[in-house]
Amino acid sequence: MNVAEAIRGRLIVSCQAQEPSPFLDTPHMMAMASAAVLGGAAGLRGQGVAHVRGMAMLGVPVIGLVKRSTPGSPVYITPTEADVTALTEAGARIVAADATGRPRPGGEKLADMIAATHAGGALFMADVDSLDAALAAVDAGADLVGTTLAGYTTDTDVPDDPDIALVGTISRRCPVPVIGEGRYRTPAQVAAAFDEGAWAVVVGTAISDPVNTTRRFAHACPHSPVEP
Ligand SMILES: CC(=O)N[C@H](C=O)[C@@H](O)[C@H](O)[C@H](O)COP(=O)(O)O
Repeated sequence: MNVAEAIRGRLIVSCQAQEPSPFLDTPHMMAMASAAVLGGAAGLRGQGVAHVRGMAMLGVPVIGLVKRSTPGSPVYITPTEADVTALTEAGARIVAADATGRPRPGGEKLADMIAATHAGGALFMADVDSLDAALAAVDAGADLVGTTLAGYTTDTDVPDDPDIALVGTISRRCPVPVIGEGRYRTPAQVAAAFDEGAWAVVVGTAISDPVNTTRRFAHACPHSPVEP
């Protein structure tokens, strides 16, 4: 079965951690990813070459990315072709990268990122914020489009809810699988994305970030301290 078919109609769990999470190291993140697979995830999304290499041993396709800030560019999800190559060498079956149309570091072109992904034997997932970005990414050769960056590229506050309407808009206009991603917190939201035409849905924080999950419950308690 090809990799896109393997995730069709299924859940993908993004397993990422930020400081000060105790899950930052690869063994802990692999344990988190193993739990996701046991729970029914058909794919994983992992950040960083070491985590991707570990997750690639868990028997389901891994969407790999590298998060890195780069001088002079707002792009931080897999900014360069060198990142792409490192991810495919680590076993990523799909490489995810910013495809919002914002300037990439060193003026690298999206089409070259996609070519490097294909040269490494992987599919390219365009992380977009809009229909226009999705259409441009498909023109450039993207194999899948994700709504990953919707709500994160303007000066306005990040919304609470996922952009399920954008999944529908892109699905109706783009001939490639559309992945719902970003701020999915409930099974009902996941089901709604499939109703809008999603090929698969990625859930991260709500499943794989116990610090955030604990914080949500703690905030419901009357004596919780205010966040610093
Ligand atoms: C915007 C951005 O940098 N998104 C990143 C992309 O890999 C991750 O930080 C998210 O956790 C991931 O997209 C899953 O989304 P959520 O954790 O909301 O389910």
